[in-house]
Amino acid sequence: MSLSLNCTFRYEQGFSLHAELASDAHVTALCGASGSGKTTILMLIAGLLQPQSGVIRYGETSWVDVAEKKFVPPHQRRVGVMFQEPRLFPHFNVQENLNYGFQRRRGEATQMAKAVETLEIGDLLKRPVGSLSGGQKQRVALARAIVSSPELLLLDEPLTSVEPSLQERIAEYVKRVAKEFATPIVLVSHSVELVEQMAERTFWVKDGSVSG
Ligand SMILES: Nc1ncnc2c1ncn2[C@@H]1O[C@H](COP(=O)(O)OP(=O)(O)OP(=O)(O)O)[C@@H](O)[C@H]1O
Repeated sequence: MSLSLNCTFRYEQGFSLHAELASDAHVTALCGASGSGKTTILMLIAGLLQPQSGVIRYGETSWVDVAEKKFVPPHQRRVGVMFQEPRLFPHFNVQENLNYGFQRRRGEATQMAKAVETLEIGDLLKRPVGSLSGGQKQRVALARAIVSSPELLLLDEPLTSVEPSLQERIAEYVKRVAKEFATPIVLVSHSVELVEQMAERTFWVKDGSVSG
C-alpha cells in the first residue's frame, strides 16, 4: 500500500512544514533532529492535524485534498497510532484498554488474540494499567495500536519513554509486530539501530522539510 504526502502545514505559533514523500515500503522511517517536524508529519497522516494546502493519499484513497475541500476524519482512516508516551486509560485494566481500540474500530477477533500473543501480555490482561512497569505499558500500547486491524500503523519513538536498559527488549517487540502483521508501519525513531534493522525506506526531516 502506498502512502504519499505533498502538503504544507503551519502551527499558529510559527513552525512550518513542507512534507513531500511517497513510500510503498512495509516499514518507512522518519529520522531527524528533535523539533524537525517528525511528529507533526505523523499527526497529519493520522488526521489529527489538517494541512493548509496539498494532498495526502493512502493507496487509492485521498485522505486530504485541500483544493477539493476533502478531509477524511481520523476514525475513518483506520490508522493505529502509538504515541511517544503510552496514552493508556489509567483507571482501566489492560484488557479494557485493548477493548477500547478494538470495539471502536471493529477489529477482527483473531487480531486481538494475535496481538496479545505477539506482545506477550496474556498474563497482564487483568492488571490495572497503573501497576505496570514502563516496558509493560509500552507493550500494551503497541498491542492497542494493532488490535483494531489498522491499515497503517504509526509508531512515534516507541523506545524513548522506557529506560535505556529496556530499550533493546522493546525494540525486539516492535520488530516482532512488523514481522507478524502485514500492516505497513511509519516509524519515527532516534535509534539508528532500530531504523537500520527495520526500515526499507528512510526519509530525513530537517527544519520542516523532507528528503529521501
Ligand atoms: N501544538 C504546537 N503548537 C505550536 N508549535 C508546535 C506544536 N507542536 C509542535 N510544535 C513545534 O513544531 C516543531 C516540530 O515539532 P515536532 O514535534 O513535529 O518535532 P519532532 O521532530 O517530532 O521532535 P521530537 O524528536 O523532539 O519529538 C517544533 O519546533 C515544535 O516546537
